[in-house]
Amino acid sequence: MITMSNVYKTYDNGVQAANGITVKIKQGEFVYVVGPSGAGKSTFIKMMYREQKPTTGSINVNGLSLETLAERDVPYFRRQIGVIFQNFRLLPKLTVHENVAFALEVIEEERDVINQRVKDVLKLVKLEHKADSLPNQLSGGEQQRVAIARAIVNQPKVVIADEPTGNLDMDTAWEIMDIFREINERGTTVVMATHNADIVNTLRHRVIAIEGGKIVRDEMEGGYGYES
Ligand SMILES: Nc1ncnc2c1ncn2[C@@H]1O[C@H](COP(=O)(O)OP(=O)(O)OP(=O)(O)O)[C@@H](O)[C@H]1O
Repeated sequence: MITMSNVYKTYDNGVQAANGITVKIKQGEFVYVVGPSGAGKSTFIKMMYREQKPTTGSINVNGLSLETLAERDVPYFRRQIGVIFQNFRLLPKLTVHENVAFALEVIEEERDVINQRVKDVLKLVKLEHKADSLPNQLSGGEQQRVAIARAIVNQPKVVIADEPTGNLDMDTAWEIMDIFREINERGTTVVMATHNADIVNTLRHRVIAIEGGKIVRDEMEGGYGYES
């Protein structure tokens, strides 16, 4: 469960990127975050995984209050959330297997457990055969599948994705959406910022529209609602 209550965010340069946001996202929901460029979608999402802190207001994720969360507990909190970006952000010198295993090595899981979990998750994203490849030997869609595998290998309750199909062609974007659908069907909450009208209009889920740092629309099975 994610709740935001009266959240405001003013960046150091004076830009007000969140302007009184109150919202509740239940465990297991799939939520698209839409809105024009600069509307505050990334800021909204970044505050959920504590990449940005609100100026005022409170945020609670998985029962943890982010206001009172000590800096030393941030890494522990982050491990409960899978984050996926538009530009994949894989470690270029590590293989696919190593990129995914890395998330488990930092929590000092046993080697056998790590190997099994990495294998399982690479199977889910249909990349078992590329386990020994380096990121630059993969297509964009494959790289994003590795990034998703890395994000979910810790079995987080929440997956947050900022424009995950932004660098991909439509066919590849749909393959990626298929994986998100599967993750969500397993009970994981998915929060996804996107400009992709086709996806939002076809694979219907809750839509939260943000403009000027405010939620201007929040509809179950809503559409994209912007020209694209
Ligand atoms: N670190 C930052 N410092 C200062 N201003 C910022 C910062 N990050 C974002 N902003 C500003 O906050 C506003 C909201 O930005 P945000 O990235 O949240 O929008 P967005 O809806 O995700 O946009 P896009 O669709 O283009 O990614 C914009 O005016 C942006 O310039």
